[in-house]
Order: sequence, then C-alpha cells, then structure tokens
Amino acid sequence: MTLVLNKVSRSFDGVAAVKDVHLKVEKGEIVGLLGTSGCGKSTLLRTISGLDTGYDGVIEINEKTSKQVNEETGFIFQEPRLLPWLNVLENVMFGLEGKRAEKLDKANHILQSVGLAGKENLYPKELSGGMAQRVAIARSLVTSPEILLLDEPFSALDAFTKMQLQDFLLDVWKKYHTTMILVTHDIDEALYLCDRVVILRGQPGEIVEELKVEEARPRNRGSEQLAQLKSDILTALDLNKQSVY
Ligand SMILES: Nc1ncnc2c1ncn2[C@@H]1O[C@H](COP(=O)(O)OP(=O)(O)OP(=O)(O)O)[C@@H](O)[C@H]1O
Repeated sequence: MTLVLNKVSRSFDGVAAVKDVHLKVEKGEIVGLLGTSGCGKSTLLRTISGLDTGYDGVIEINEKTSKQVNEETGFIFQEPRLLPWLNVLENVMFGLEGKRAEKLDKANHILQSVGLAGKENLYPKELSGGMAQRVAIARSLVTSPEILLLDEPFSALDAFTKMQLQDFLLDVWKKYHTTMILVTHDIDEALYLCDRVVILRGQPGEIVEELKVEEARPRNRGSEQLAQLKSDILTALDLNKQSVY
C-alpha cells in the first residue's frame, strides 16, 4: 500500500475541518477526492504532502510515518506557480539538487518525455495557461515523486484545454504509473481520470462514499456507464433532486 490515512482529523482554532478520515491508496492508483466547497479536500491534500502537520491520526507513505514535508510527494496547485524570471528548462531544474549537468539532463529528459521538447527557452509569460500547467507538472515529475497530489489542477483552464490536460495527465500516468490523488469539483473530470472516486461531505468533512470506476481507459466521456456513476455521485452529494416544477 503506498498511502494509508488512519483516523485523520484536522481542526483550525478548535473548529473541525475534517474528521476521522480512513483512506488506503494502492501504488499506481488515481484517486479522486470530490465534495462540495469547504468539506476539507485541500486540507487533506496538504496533510498528505506534509505542508500541514497539525493533524491528528496517522498518515503512512510506504509504511513510514513522517510529519515533515514528504519528499515522496509532488504538489500541483490550481495555478502553475512558475518562477517568471526563469525559462521553462530552468523552472523544471529548479527543485533538483546535484551537479548542473545532471540536473540539465534530468530536466531535458522529462521535458522530452511529456512532449515539451522545443519549449525549453520560453519564459512563463510566453506560455498559454495550459502549457504553463504542463510545465508545472513536468517540474513536479522531475523529482520522481511516489505520489502526485493535484489540487484542482485544471479548474482555471477553459473547457477544451482542460480536456487536453486531462489526456496529458493520463499520458504521464501511462509512462510513470505515478500514484495520483486529485482534488476536483468536476465530476466528469473525476470519472474520466480516476480509478476510484472518494466523496466527502459535511463540515467537518467525512468520507461518505467511494465508487470504483471500472471502465477501461481510454474512456468515452459520454458513456452510459460514466453517466450512471455521475448520477450516483450527485445522489451521494444530495444534488440529484427531482424537479418539483
Ligand atoms: N489555514 C486555515 N485556517 C483556518 N481555517 C482553515 C484553514 N484551512 C482551511 N480552513 C477551513 O477548513 C475547512 C475546509 O477547507 P478546505 O479548503 O480544505 O476545503 P475544500 O473542500 O478544499 O474547499 P474548496 O473546494 O472550496 O477549495 C473550511 O471551513 C476552511 O475555512
């Protein structure tokens, strides 16, 4: 098991944000965390990454517990957070340690492997939103994280770019089999990408349901199976109301 959360709770100033979360994630799984605003999805992701250590309970990554920033994890935010004074290659090299030649080699390799060859010398202001987010993902992958934590990574993008980036993420997964935890508000995105969708509800947020998405990839975004799962998720979120009009 790559990741285990055992009875994880987090409060801020005595107010509970998440409560008694149990979650197990297998190596190479893509797991979606879905829930309405404020149910603690980002809080959970931050505790897993070690960016937030003020939680109760136990988090194990590869059977080790640590309340430090977990080097096994990479974090992708909603916005790319590239350094504007560095070009694409330098941004990807930024988080690496070691000799410059080795860093260059690794950064060039990852850029090549995720289809960004030829973009090395561009600066962030010259990139589209989608391209910048690809670079952010490459910057994270270059450190070979065991688990990629993605906090609404495509929510700032237009619908078409978003779909392209979802396919980009699946290409990355095919190459590296990186375990991924994806926080999203977008049910279609969760169903297109994830092996399993975990639904949180309430304040404090608690896991209320988990659904497996059995459909083989590449998935058909309009399939009946995904439509049925979407309906199940809306019901679990209490959003599948029949019209009374
Ligand atoms: N640093 C903090 N200090 C105080 N309260 C916080 C802090 N971080 C989160 N919270 C509170 O914890 C609860 C959960 O927040 P969180 O951002 O994890 O929810 P979320 O499900 O990710 O929401 P959204 O979907 O809107 O991003 C909220 O009530 C929020 O106000």
